[in-house]
Amino acid sequence: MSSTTLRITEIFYSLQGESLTVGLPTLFVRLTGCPLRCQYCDSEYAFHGGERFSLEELLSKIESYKPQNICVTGGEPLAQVGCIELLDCLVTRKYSVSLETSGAISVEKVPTAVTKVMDLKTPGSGEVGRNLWMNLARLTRNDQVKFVICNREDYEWAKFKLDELELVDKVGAVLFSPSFGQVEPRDLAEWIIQDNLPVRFQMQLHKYLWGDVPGH
Ligand SMILES: C[S@@+](CC[C@H](N)C(=O)[O-])C[C@H]1O[C@@H](n2cnc3c(N)ncnc32)[C@H](O)[C@@H]1O
Ligand SMILES: Nc1nc2[nH]cc(C(=O)O)c2c(=O)[nH]1
Ligand code: SF4
Ligand SMILES: [Mg+2]
Repeated sequence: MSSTTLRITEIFYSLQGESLTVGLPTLFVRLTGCPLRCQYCDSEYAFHGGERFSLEELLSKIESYKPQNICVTGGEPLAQVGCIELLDCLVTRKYSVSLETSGAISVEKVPTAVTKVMDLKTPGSGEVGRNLWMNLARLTRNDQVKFVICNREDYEWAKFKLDELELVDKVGAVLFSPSFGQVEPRDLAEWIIQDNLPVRFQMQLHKYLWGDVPGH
């Protein structure tokens, strides 16, 4: 028996709306709390509240959905120390697991079988100072880096970082995603085409299916 507990905002089954596994039925486990305040955050409802689960309770709740794919997100999931134990247990149980993280907290203890989707915070997010650059050394081709682009300046910054950090050689995919409602998706698509950037343009699929609402 573990004494670990986790504060959870929501558990829901949906289609993966982001990352390389977009479109796959996925169980989302949203951990409560985040030390960042990105100006565009679509999950502010996860900053506070939530329900406390023991690790055992949480695992049995997860199991009841019989998922193949699990996405651990938040809030900032790594802000809760119990997140690592949860990830270890999910990997042991042979689920296909991804972790959405801001990259502001060390990913050192995240099991390598977990696909880390690390969002490098752009200047437009308001949280660029929180990027923990040493985290990049922990990423492999099983992981992905995302830039949420708020404006043309963010695009130029992301393009510079792509080259400076040699991201294309280091991770399985580099995603450029428009900040929802802040940059015209078509503009971002055309900038990428004009520059022939080796990145994957990505829109948040779930928002086109269901709108910007919790639980999807
Ligand atoms: C809600 S965050 C939770 C995980 C972690 N805190 C993070 O920021 O990566 C999950 C993903 O949604 C993205 N996101 C949040 N609000 C967004 C928005 N308005 N438009 C596009 N992506 C957004 C984040 O940038 C992040 O990549
Ligand atoms: N459908 C759906 N896909 C997602 N992929 C990452 C999400 C997140 O909030 O981290 C998310 C989400 O909130 N909904
Ligand atoms: S790090 Fe993630 S959860 Fe936290 S404010 Fe930024 S987008 Fe929202
Ligand atoms: Mg979301």
